[in-house]
Amino acid sequence: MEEEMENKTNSKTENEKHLPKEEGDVKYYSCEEVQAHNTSKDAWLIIHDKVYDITTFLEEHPGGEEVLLEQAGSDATESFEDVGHSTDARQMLQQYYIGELHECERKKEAKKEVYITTSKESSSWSTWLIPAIAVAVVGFMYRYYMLEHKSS
Ligand code: HEM
Repeated sequence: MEEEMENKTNSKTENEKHLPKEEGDVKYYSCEEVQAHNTSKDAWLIIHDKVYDITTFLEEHPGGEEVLLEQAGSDATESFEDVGHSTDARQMLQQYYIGELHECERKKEAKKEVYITTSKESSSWSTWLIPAIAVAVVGFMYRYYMLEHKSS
């Protein structure tokens, strides 16, 4: 009995290591925190910026345990939507809900996309703009030289 109590206390301490930051009633997790839960004994998923602990659901999943384990610890939104899950499946999600993906993590993703687009655009501009300016400058210098040469 005493040992059992001790085990419970230990497991509580173990859980406390991963205690989320709380804001009101909602718990927020970072991508790193979610990534740590990627095994068959401890599996979390992100779907539409919400975090789910699906450990107890793995064996029950009608689509099989494997597909869920492949996504464990990561954002499974795309695969979840690709399958075209039923309304029942979407309602089932609620049972496994444990919190939200931290606000700053969502912005980080959005910013990354914008940055990639802009940097691609700017690099394509510089590939033709700089040589064009160089050609124009050389052209002007040549004409100036020729005019000077003629008049003398
Ligand atoms: C916690 C999240 C999930 C829940 C609650 C869930 C639930 C379900 C349910 C209830 C079904 C039966 C069909 C239906 O009602 O739509 C199903 C089927 C299926 N699920 Fe999920 N699912 C989840 C996540 C995923 C993910 C992330 C994937 C893909 C990586 C996936 C792949 C599949 C596949 C392949 C089937 C079989 C579809 C078929 O046989 O037509 N599921 N799921």
